[in-house]
Formats: sequence, C-alpha cells, structure tokens
Amino acid sequence: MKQVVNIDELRDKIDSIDHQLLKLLNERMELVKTIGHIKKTTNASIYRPEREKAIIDRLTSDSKGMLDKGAIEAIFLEIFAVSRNIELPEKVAYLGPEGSFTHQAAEARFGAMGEYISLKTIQSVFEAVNTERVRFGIIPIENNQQGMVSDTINVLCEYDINIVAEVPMPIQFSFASKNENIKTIKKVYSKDIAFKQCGKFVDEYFDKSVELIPVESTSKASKLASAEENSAAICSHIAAKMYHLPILFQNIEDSPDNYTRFLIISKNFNNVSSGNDKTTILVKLSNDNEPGSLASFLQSFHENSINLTKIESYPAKEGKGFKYWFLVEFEGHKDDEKVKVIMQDPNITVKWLGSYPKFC
Ligand SMILES: O=C(O)C(=O)C[C@]1(C(=O)O)C=C[C@@H](O)C=C1
Repeated sequence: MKQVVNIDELRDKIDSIDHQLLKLLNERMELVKTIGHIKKTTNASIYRPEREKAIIDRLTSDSKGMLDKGAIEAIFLEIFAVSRNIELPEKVAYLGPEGSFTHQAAEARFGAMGEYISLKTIQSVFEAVNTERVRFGIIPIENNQQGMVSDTINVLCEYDINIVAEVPMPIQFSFASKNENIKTIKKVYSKDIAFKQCGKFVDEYFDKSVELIPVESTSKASKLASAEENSAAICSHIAAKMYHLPILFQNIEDSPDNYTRFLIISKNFNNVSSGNDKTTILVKLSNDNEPGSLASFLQSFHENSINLTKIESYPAKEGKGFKYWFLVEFEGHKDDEKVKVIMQDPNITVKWLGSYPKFC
C-alpha cells in the first residue's frame, strides 16, 4: 500500500537533521579554533586555499547524494569563511562600490560574515594590502569576453604583493526598474562595459529615443534608477536588491559564458602546493634585442611539459624606448622542480606573484 507522506513528518525529520548538523558544525568549529590558536603561536597563515580546495575535491568525489560540486562548494566555502572568522577575523578590501561584481566575488570566497571595505580604485585596493591595512584584497583581472583589466595589470608590477587565489565568477546582468512597462523607460543607466556585454538585449528592446547613460559602476546605475521615474538600470542582482529595484529581466548578457576572473591578493603570502596549481610571474627578457629571445623562453615551457595558460605584454615604462614586461601564467607550483627550471632561466628577470590552487 502506498504510504501517504505528510509534510509535518518530513519537517520533523528535517529539524532533527538540522540539529545534528549544528552539533557537528559546533564540534568542527572547536577544532578550527584550536588550529587558530596553533597558527597564532607559529604566525602561520589562517587562509589556506589549497586545504579548502582539497576538502571540496574530496567531498565531491565522495558525495553519494544529489549535491554536485557547485552545491558542495557553495556550502563549504561559507563554512570555511565562518571558520576563518573564528580563527581570526581578517579585513578584505574590494573594488567597490557595494554591490559590485567584485563585492559579489569577495562574498563568494570570504562569506557573509567577512569584514569588507569598499574602495574606489584598483590601485587603492593594492595600496590597502601593501600597507597591511587589510589582510586581503580582491580585484578583477580579466573577463573571458572582453579581455584583461588593464588597471590591474598596470599596478601588479608596482607593488610587492602576492596572489593568494583566483575566483572565477559568472557575470550575469539584470534589467531593473520601478516601471513595470518597459515602453515607458526613457533612460537606462549602467557601466560602459555592461552596455557592451548586453548589446543584443539593448538593441532588441530600445530604439534611439532611449538614452543609454554610462556611469562609474552598475551599483551607481541602480541607485540612480531607483531615484528617477522612467529610468532603469543594467546591474547585478545584488545591486538591484540593495536599492529595492524590481528586476524585470534576468541574465540579459549576450553570452551565457560570460565569466570574470578575480584575484585575491595579500602581502607576503606563500601557498603550499595543492597538486593542481597555477603560477603567475612577471618576466623581463634581458636579451630582448636578440632575435628568438622570446621564442627560446617559451620553448622551455614545451621542453619541461608545462602548460602555459597566458602571456600578455605591457609597457615597462623605462625611458623613451619601447620595452616590455610579460605577465606569464602557467600550470604548476613554484616549488615544482620543472617550474624552478623556468624561473632560474639566466636570460630573464622574474618577479614571482603567486602560486595558487587552480579554480579556472
Ligand atoms: O586546516 C586549517 O588550516 C584550518 O584553519 C581549517 C580550515 C577549515 O575550516 O577546514 C579553515 C581555514 C583554512 O583556510 C583551511 C581550513
């Protein structure tokens, strides 16, 4: 005979599971607290991205239920964030304003309980980390549709900081307005790059009579649209929520594969190898007047079976000439023997920026 399932009975079971979860989480936090004490006495780093990644990977391969990697990541990254907060609350500066995609990326890694500081420019995030006013900073480095964030590249070589981790995040835009009828909208606020990334939506819904107004951030766009009749914003869902702006359309970006990669930076930070890492270095060729000097540097990646994932050149800003630094990223950790071979190449000057668990 088919058993009738009663919601109250199911809820009783859920309550009992939640009780057990809480008990186990409290037990976990006791252990975490002890680790925190040990770390404080040895001056060791509280944040250990490679350990967090190892836990998520292990749980993902052990998971027998319906939770996939994304769900396990969402739950456990929040648990780790609470753990770190118990061990030692650490300040995180991000490229603001509040509600920006960088803020969203910061919360994804440092959790809802983190102590966040919104700063106006990428340079001021680097400055806050460099002077150790904050322990971590988070900034965007590249978008997979629009390319590199030049402000980040420009300051990466100016400061003595390290890359601690990378955070890939889907960039999804919402169209938000207090006017339910889209035909009454006369102005749309957003950031220039967001207009570009939502070009198809804009072309489809608006003719030339609608003013597209670029502003500094999508949060500001949402703030302006919340205060003005017949206006709308293209912004993140967090920004729309912050200014109580109803979302009329979600995911209006041209490409569903629109991702931005953010970097977490810190001062004097050295990750141990996770077994699946990425390294970022800045390289200057000492013999860059000689034909083949760049080719021979790149050849050593092939010879050492190292997967080179990025090479970008940018001006060294030395005198009147045209000299370049290269931002080079590849798979591996700086302590790997074959990576040491690359970094000890006598024909290059290297600045190591960081080796960190590969997330994208
Ligand atoms: O294993 C550690 O080093 C811890 O501090 C514990 C813990 C965790 O919650 O599991 C917390 C923070 C670290 O980033 C990694 C792991």
